[in-house]
Amino acid sequence: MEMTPPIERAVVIGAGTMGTTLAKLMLANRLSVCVIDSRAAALETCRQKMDQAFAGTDVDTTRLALQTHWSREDESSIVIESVPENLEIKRAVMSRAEAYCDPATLIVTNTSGLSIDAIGRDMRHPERLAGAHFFNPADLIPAVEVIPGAVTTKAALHRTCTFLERLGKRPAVLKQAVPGFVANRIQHAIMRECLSLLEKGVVDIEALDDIVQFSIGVRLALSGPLLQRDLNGLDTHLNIARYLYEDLERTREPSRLLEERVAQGWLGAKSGQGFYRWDDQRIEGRQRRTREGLERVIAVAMQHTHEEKGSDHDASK
Ligand SMILES: NC(=O)c1ccc[n+]([C@@H]2O[C@H](COP(=O)([O-])OP(=O)(O)OC[C@H]3O[C@@H](n4cnc5c(N)ncnc54)[C@H](O)[C@@H]3O)[C@@H](O)[C@H]2O)c1
Repeated sequence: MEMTPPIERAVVIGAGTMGTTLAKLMLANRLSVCVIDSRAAALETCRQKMDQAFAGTDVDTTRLALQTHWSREDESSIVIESVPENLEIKRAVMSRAEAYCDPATLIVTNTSGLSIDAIGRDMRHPERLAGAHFFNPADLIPAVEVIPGAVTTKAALHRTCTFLERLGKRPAVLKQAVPGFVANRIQHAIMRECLSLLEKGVVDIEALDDIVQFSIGVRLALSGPLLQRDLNGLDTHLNIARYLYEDLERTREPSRLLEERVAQGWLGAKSGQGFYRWDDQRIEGRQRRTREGLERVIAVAMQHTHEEKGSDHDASK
C-alpha cells in the first residue's frame, strides 16, 4: 500500500484572530509553521503574540516563518486557509494554493460555515480539500468540526483527522455539510431564543446570562446535550417539547434588537459597548481570566470524559 508521509509543516493563510492562535497551536506541538498574510502589519502582530506566548518556554519559535508570499509545498505540508469569511477571497486563496502546492498537498478551510464545494468550485483537485472548523482560541478549544465536500476523498478526511489528533484535538467528522455546520447552528439557535426573551422583556441581560451560564452552561461542560437527555429521561423531554415548541422563537430574520445595536455602533467589547460596557482594562482582564478559566474547565471536562469512558468499559465487562 502506498504510504503518505506524515505532515511536518503547516502553512496558515491569514494572520488574524484565528491564524495567530493556529500558529500558536502548531508551535506548541513542535511543528514548523509558515503564516502567510497579504498585510505585513498582521504578520508583525502575529510575531509579537508568539514571542509573548512562548517567552521563557522551550518552544522553538524559529520554526515560525512569516511571509507575504507563497512558497512551494509538497505532501508533507498542510495548508490551512483562515482568511476572512468571504467566498471570493477564499476562492482566490484556493487558486494561489493550487499554483504553489503539488496535487497531493492537503488543503483545509477554517470557514465557519460556507459551503466547502463553493470554496473549492474552481479547483483542479478539490478532492484534497476539506473543512476543518477550529474554535477560538484554536490553540485551546479541543473540538474541530471536520467537513467533507461532495468530492473530498476518505483519505483526505482521514489525513485531516490524524493530523488534528496529533495536535491533541478532538476532530468530529460531519456526514455532510450544512450551513453553519453543527456548533454554529446550535449557538445561533440559543442566541435566537436569548434575544427573543430580551425583546419580549421576559428577563434582563444580567439575569439571562446568569441563568444560562449556571444551568445549562455548567452542565454542558461535562456532557453533550444528548447524553444529558438520556440521564434526564427522553419521556420527560418529550412532554416538555409537546407544549413548549409552539411558543419558542421561530423568526427567519436576525433579531431587531441585534440589528439596532449594530446599526448604532454597539458591536461589543471592540467598540466599548455591546450588551455591556467595555474599556481596555476590563477587556484585558476578562480575556486573561477567560483563557485561564478555559484551561481549567477543559482539563475538568477531559478528565470527566476519560473517567466516564473507563467506567463504561468496566460496566460492559
Ligand atoms: N474569529 C473567530 O472566532 C472564528 C472562529 C472559527 C472560525 N473562524 C473563521 O476563520 C476565518 C478567519 O477568521 P478571523 O476571525 O481570523 O479573521 P481576521 O479578519 O481576524 O483575519 C483574516 C486575515 O486574513 C488576511 N487576508 C485577507 N486576504 C488574504 C489573502 N488573500 N491572503 C492572505 N491573507 C489574507 C487579513 O489580512 C487578516 O489578517 C474565517 O473564515 C472565520 O469565519 C473564525
